[in-house]
Amino acid sequence: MSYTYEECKATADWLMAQTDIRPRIGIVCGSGLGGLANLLKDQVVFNYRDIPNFPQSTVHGHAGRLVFGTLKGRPCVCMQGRFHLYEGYPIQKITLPIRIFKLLGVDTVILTNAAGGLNQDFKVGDIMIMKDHINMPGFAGNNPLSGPNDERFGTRFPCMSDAYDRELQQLAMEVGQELGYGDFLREGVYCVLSGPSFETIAECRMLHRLGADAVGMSTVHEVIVARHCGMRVFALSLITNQAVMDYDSEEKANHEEVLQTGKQRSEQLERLVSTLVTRIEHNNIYA
Ligand SMILES: O=P(O)(O)O[C@@H]1C[C@H](O)[C@@H](CO)O1
Ligand code: HPA
Repeated sequence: MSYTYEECKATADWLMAQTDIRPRIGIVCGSGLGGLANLLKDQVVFNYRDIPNFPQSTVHGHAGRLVFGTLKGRPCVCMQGRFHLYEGYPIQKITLPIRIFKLLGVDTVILTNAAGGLNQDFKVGDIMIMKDHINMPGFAGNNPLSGPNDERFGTRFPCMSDAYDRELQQLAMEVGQELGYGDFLREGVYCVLSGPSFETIAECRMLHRLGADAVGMSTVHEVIVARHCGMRVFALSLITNQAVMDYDSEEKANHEEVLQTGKQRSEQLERLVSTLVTRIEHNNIYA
């Protein structure tokens, strides 16, 4: 089921009628990383269940609140909880909030996620700046832009070779170094799978050989829709667990470890994002 421009606009208009905050930056929080929303000042909060057309969060670690506010003086909107394919939603419903961001006036989207590390140099707790992605569900025909294209959002065939804004990646790297995060700040390629089962050993080995540094179950669909409608994108993966690549390993991926690592690194991740937001303003990067 796809959502029309008019349906997205009705939701955006409904939100704008309830708050005077006009966000330029939209933030999507990954599993266990919703604390970012608590940094916003002068909050106006909506439970997803109260927003017309909005899906509901069903996953532990995704609170289900849309938070408007200011981050270091910049008007922002933050999804404290995102939607995933494995929750059973059509892919267009998962990405609906991104189009609502656009209609609210957002021009830069910052996304975070929890991911398993495939790159053998990565450690649990590393923060990876996403420089590219591999869209596995897309290979099988599950792309959020499938179906009729509405030119009011964007072109039928959007380019994805520049999906992740290079200036913002560079800026985040500089900010991370200044904050003393150099030891755990990385960059790499994120591969999305549909989940909810974690990967087998053979799958992890294959993904690594294909060029993925981290594997997860989100973000890419949102990035595609954000780029389609012309917003700048910056994304971070927190490496919450090492993907199991070895048949002798006793390790087993599990959601509790994912949330636990999120808690341990949340402070640094939040500081990195909030400082980046300030620098976006200082560098006047907006188009
Ligand atoms: O929303 P994200 O991508 O951070 O969530 C990841 C993927 C699964 O939803 C969950 C697995 O623990 O965390
Ligand atoms: O190992 C993982 N695989 C897929 N998704 C994930 N999200 C957190 N960790 C993982």
